Order: sequence, then C-alpha cells, then structure tokens
Amino acid sequence: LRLDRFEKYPLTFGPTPIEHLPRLTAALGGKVQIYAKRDDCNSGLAMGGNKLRKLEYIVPDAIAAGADTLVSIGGVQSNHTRMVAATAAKIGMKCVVIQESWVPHEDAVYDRVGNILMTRLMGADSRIMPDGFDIGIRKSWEDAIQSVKDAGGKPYGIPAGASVHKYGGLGYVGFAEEVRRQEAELGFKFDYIIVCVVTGSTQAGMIVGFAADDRADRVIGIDASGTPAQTRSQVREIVDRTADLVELGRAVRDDEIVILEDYAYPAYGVPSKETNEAIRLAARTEAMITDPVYEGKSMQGMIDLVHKGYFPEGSRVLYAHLGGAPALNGYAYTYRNG
Ligand SMILES: Cc1ncc(COP(=O)(O)O)c(CNC2(C(=O)O)CC2)c1O
Repeated sequence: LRLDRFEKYPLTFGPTPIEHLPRLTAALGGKVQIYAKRDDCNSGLAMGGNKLRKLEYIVPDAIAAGADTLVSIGGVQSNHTRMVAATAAKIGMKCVVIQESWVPHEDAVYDRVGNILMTRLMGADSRIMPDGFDIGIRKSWEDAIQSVKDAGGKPYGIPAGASVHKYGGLGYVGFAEEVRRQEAELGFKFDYIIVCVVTGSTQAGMIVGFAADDRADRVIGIDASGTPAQTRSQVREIVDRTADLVELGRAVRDDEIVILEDYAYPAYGVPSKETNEAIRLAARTEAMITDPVYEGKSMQGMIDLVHKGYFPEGSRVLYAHLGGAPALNGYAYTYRNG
C-alpha cells in the first residue's frame, strides 16, 4: 500500500504493544484467545489515543497550509478535541474546539473534568454549544473556522474525529501494516480485529489496510454512535477515498464492511447495564480501563460475541483499545459504587 508517499508528523511513541489478556480470555471461557493492541498508550501527548494516529498524517497538511489555528469539534467530553488541543500545543499552533452537547449527562461535574479539563489546561479555546449529537459537518464548526478568519487568524479545519478529512483514514491503514509486522514476530495472524466505530475513519483505515491481505471483513466494527446508518455511510465514503489514496488496487465490497449495531443502546455516550458490566470485567481481570462512550461498548460487543460463539473455537481476537479513559471522570456518579 502506498502509505509511504504521505508525510507523517510524529505525535506518538511508535508501534503500540500487542498483549495477550489471559485472565479476560479465561473469564470468557478460554476457547477464544483475546489480545489487545494498546493505542490508548500510544503517546505522551495528554494521555494519547486513536486520533493521534490520524493527526500524524494531517499535521503536515496544516503546516503546509500556513495555518496558525487548528479548529475542530466533538462532544463536551470528546477525546478527539482533547487530542487536537494537545497536537496544537505540541506543534505551537492555537486551537479552537467546539464542544457540542452530545450527551444527556447526570453528573454535575460532567463539563468540568476529564477531557475538557485537559483541553482547557492546554490553552485551547473550548466553546460549549447547545447542539445535540451528529457525526456530520456542523454549522457550529464552520462558524468557528470563520471566527478565526474574522480575528485575522489562519484556521485549519479538522472535522469530528478527523474522519471525513481527506487524510482521515491513513493513520489506521498504518495500524494494519503495523499489526502485520507484529504478527510476523508473533508467528501467527489474528482472525478478527474488534474496533469501536462512531465517525468512522479508524475502522475505515483498518478495512483498507487489512483488505491488502483479504481480512477486511475480519475488522468487526462495534457501533457506538447509535446512528448506524450515518456511521456506515461515512465508513463507506472514507474506505473508498482511502483505498484510492493508498492505491489498494480494488474496490472494497459492501459485505466487507462489518458494523454491528446491537451495542450502542440506549444512546451515544450513555452506557447500558451491559456496558458497565463489560467495563468492570476488563478492569477487574486485566486492569484495562475502558470508557462508557466508546471502548466500553466495543468491549461489551466482544464479550457478547464470544458468548454467542461468533468466533470459531481457537480464534485469536485482537481488541483495538483506542483510548477514552479520561471521559470516565464525567461519569463518576455512575461508578460511585465501583
Ligand atoms: C476512545 C475512542 N474510541 C473510539 C472512537 C471511534 O473512532 P472513530 O470516530 O474513528 O470511529 C473514538 C472517537 N471519538 C470521537 C470524539 O470526539 O472523541 C470522534 C467521536 C474515541 O474517542
């Protein structure tokens, strides 16, 4: 795949570790081997996470454009806007982030802790807006870009999750290439990769990357948006754009895009009882911290799929941990009793 033709600005420590999870494997019956790839531990920038892999391919374009301000968008407890703020601080640009009201929250501290606390600490201009959840292009974001221009700045717009950005899928094509190199060292290949999907470019990049060795349909997306049709069409769009950019050489078929919709309930950013049980199981068997918005739901999905026998006995399943733990602080009330 022609990934090498794209400039990468280093924001991460490099390849992320793959670790076997023996106690979680045992807790799920021991017939499917569970591993995790720790993209949640990928950088020293403000607790890291999946968006930094994407931003490594986006930053060179922002610098080439002569921008002085990164402008992005997410919910109040967005991990993405926290990582854009971190990137701006690290490369010496200013940052404006729109934090829309994507989650009906029950905790009084929700808009003061975790991701938004760090975003503010890193000097970003974080603007809370009343608009509800939607992964698409928002007027609030376009207005923020204009406001930077009106103030004489040079804005560089990064859409939600850096997903529909022209280079949004490249980072996770690189993830697939990295996994292939690690598989060569491990002496085996993973049968499935589990990934949380919302704005789509994480899974879309993986699909293109793993299509190169005919494993696109082994990338199992667990929807956490609660708007699966919109998420699926965004994944489709990003797969096609990214496949062209890296010269995959073939079209990815619709049936190769696997997105499971059964775990996003009750709504984006609202954990179910099963989500909370999954978060506790991973924490108590492997001290692996997942969150109620994203990774808790992909963990819930993986656990359910194992119980349902979705993975043939002996399968090796790679859980992509993409970050998200800081948002737990906005759910302190939910987990007050552990
Ligand atoms: C920890 C974590 N895990 C998975 C995802 C889903 O990734 P995609 O948006 O690329 O599908 C996010 C995204 N988060 C968004 C955010 O604003 O934080 C883009 C929605 C995430 O933060």
